[in-house]
Amino acid sequence: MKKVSVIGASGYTGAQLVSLIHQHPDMELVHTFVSENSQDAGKSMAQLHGSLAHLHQYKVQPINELVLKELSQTMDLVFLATPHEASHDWMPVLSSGNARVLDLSGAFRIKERDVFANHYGFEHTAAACLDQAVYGLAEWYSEAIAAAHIIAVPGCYPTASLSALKPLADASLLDTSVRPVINAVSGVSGAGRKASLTTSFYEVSLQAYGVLGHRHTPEIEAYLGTPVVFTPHLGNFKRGILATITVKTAAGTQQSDLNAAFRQAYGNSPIVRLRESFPKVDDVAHTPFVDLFWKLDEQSGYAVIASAIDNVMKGAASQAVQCANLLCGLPSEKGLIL
Ligand SMILES: NC(=O)C1=CN([C@@H]2O[C@H](COP(=O)(O)OP(=O)(O)OC[C@H]3O[C@@H](n4cnc5c(N)ncnc54)[C@H](OP(=O)(O)O)[C@@H]3O)[C@@H](O)[C@H]2O)C=CC1
Ligand SMILES: CC(=O)N[C@@H](CCC(=O)OP(=O)(O)O)C(=O)O
Repeated sequence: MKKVSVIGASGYTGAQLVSLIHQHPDMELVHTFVSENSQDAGKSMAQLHGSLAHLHQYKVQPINELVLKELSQTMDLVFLATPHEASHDWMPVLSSGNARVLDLSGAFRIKERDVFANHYGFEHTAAACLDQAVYGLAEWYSEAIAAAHIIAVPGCYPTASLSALKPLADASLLDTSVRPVINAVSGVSGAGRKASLTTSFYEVSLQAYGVLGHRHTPEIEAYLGTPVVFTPHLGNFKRGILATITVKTAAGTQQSDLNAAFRQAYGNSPIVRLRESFPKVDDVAHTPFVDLFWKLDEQSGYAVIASAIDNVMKGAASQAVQCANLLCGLPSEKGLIL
């Protein structure tokens, strides 16, 4: 049994991790943490989340540098489900021992440090950890993930977008002179558990945000290798992301080429479901799956691809567990699909 701790366990992705690790056959959840001065310190997961009302045994404890050091030496795996800056600050100590660290924040996803000043609002000073970190897009970097000490689990929109676009880029089916256009709608859980006016029930209504400046644009571009136009939207539902992506395909591309590219990329990936019609958000809500469907207009060369995920699962927690499985030499879907 691998010994596991979750930091940031009271949040949406942290609670999802607790639930997944609790039911994982090869993992034992030893500790759960919140911040040092958290109002929730001492509460059980059962008290914090109604859906975990059966999990009285896990009590969230306050984290500090001494505890982090101890975790780095005593745990096999530590998940950081914390804000970007907290992950950034904790990583050097946490990754200094044998424990392998899986960070769900954006703090270690991109190698260029100026992206953090421009898009995240802080200076990145943990250069050695950034160099070491491996991007945890499980279907695409499984070998590097298996050998890594630090995993930067991808963002939710990048997971939906890259899962749809990488098979075409890999097969050289994109006309890269025309930027892929990604329009994606997320449920409100994407914004985290803290109360805010923009995510309150009365205020939320389908709306674009972060237009031409969202921090996921450089993340998508870094791992696709080509620029994109990305527009996120907040939707009035709880869980899930639907990304509808328009691309110009390389001259002469046929529908059968697209079909072959997706089959080639995901033929052996149980987490990715190649659909026969356009997926709905509810098809994937609360599941670890990525659902994909696509259609090409052979006359114009434009194709539309739809990618649906649950933002808290494949967009964060279940993808982190996929990476943890790979680190442990297990099939990436272990404990996630019945
Ligand atoms: N929600 C989503 O769909 C996705 C989120 N992510 C990323 O995952 C991370 C967690 O997101 P999410 O679960 O939504 O966030 P939440 O706001 O729901 O939860 C954040 C958690 O971190 C704790 N926390 C806050 N500050 C610190 C600190 N300094 N040290 C330790 N713990 C701290 C909070 O508890 P307390 O404040 O009480 O200490 C809480 O447990 C973020 O980086 C987010 O960007 C990534 C992909 C998708
Ligand atoms: C609806 C909503 O607000 N979504 C979040 C994305 C959450 C996520 O995946 O991302 P990070 O780990 O990169 O923060 C946002 O747009 O900031």
